[in-house]
Amino acid sequence: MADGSLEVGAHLDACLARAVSHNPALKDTAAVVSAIAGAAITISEVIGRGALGGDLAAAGSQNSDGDVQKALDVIAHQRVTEALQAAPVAEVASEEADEVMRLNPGAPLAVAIDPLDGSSNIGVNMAVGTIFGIRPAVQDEANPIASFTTPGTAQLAAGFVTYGPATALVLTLGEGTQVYVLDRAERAFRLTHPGLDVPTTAKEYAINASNARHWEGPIKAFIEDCLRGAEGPRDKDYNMRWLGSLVADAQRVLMRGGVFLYPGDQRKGYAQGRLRLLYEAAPIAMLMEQAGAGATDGERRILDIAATGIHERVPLVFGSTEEVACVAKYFDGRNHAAGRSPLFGQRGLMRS
Ligand SMILES: O=P(O)(O)OC[C@H]1O[C@](O)(COP(=O)(O)O)[C@@H](O)[C@@H]1O
Ligand SMILES: [Mg+2]
Ligand SMILES: [Mg+2]
Repeated sequence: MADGSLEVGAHLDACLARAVSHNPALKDTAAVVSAIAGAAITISEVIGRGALGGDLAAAGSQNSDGDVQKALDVIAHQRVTEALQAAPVAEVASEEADEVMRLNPGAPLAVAIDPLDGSSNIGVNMAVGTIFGIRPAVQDEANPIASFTTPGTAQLAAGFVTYGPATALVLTLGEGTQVYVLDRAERAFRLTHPGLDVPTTAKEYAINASNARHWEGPIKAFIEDCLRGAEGPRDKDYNMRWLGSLVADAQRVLMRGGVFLYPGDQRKGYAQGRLRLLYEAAPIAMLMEQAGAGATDGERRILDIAATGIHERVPLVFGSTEEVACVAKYFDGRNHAAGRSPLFGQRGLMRS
């Protein structure tokens, strides 16, 4: 995929075939990507009809994380699991299923998937998405989640689809990050960006600022210093963007840099933030790293973290490497000065 010979406009299936011809070990992975892309096209068509197709935001039952499932969450879960059933996939960990789903016993791959990301945007015509990470299946009779307890570095491929003004597939097979856009006339994804290269620094951050009073010191101090702009220690004026849809925020960061944060905070149940390690943070971390960006939980590299449960949450910071490294310095300041670092002094907008 990163051999430089891929042409803008090439079809996803041709690009996958090329990747497999260079590395035959990718054959099954490519088949799974193709299956997810097929499901995404049908999900895109459902979303594209909006309210003409019924109330996609209609509330149903609760998922394993306590979130109320909306009609589109359920439709997307059904479409992706049907597609994965016909692919070389042994097991699926879906946000919308309590337990690991067993599909094709003995098949080589396992998929962690968020069928519909950005659920609060359903019904208001804003971008939502599908996020996935593909790993080798691990057979272990004694441990039903064994395939999903390896660290994120075990992922063979990762991607997400944004159902936005255009439907786009952002994909890595471990050699760079590419973007494909859905050609609706052809019902096929076509390559638009053969190799993303995220700027190392930027002037944009994304965080749900309504939680500011619940944040811990390092995050408060980092955002406070961004807000101080050119008069503060960051020495530049920042802009803020928050779409409330991880895929859309991640795509913006991949295309033009910046930093996204969903930290842990002091609300009940939010010590590890909101986002899930297996089917949100780990795939996005792989896409970021393959595009020259970074992803941490504030301190640790996301891809080094192994899950202990399939719906486990993790604080997530990703984007331009200098910005992600800067966040880590604020955590480091807390660790070394127990909160008495100059970084935590009585200054800044939030503390005045
Ligand atoms: O409502 P909050 O706390 O700002 O959370 C927003 C985040 O929640 C999510 O919607 C979580 O994903 P789901 O919609 O798949 O549950 C992210 O897309 C988004 O970044
Ligand atoms: Mg999600
Ligand atoms: Mg979801």
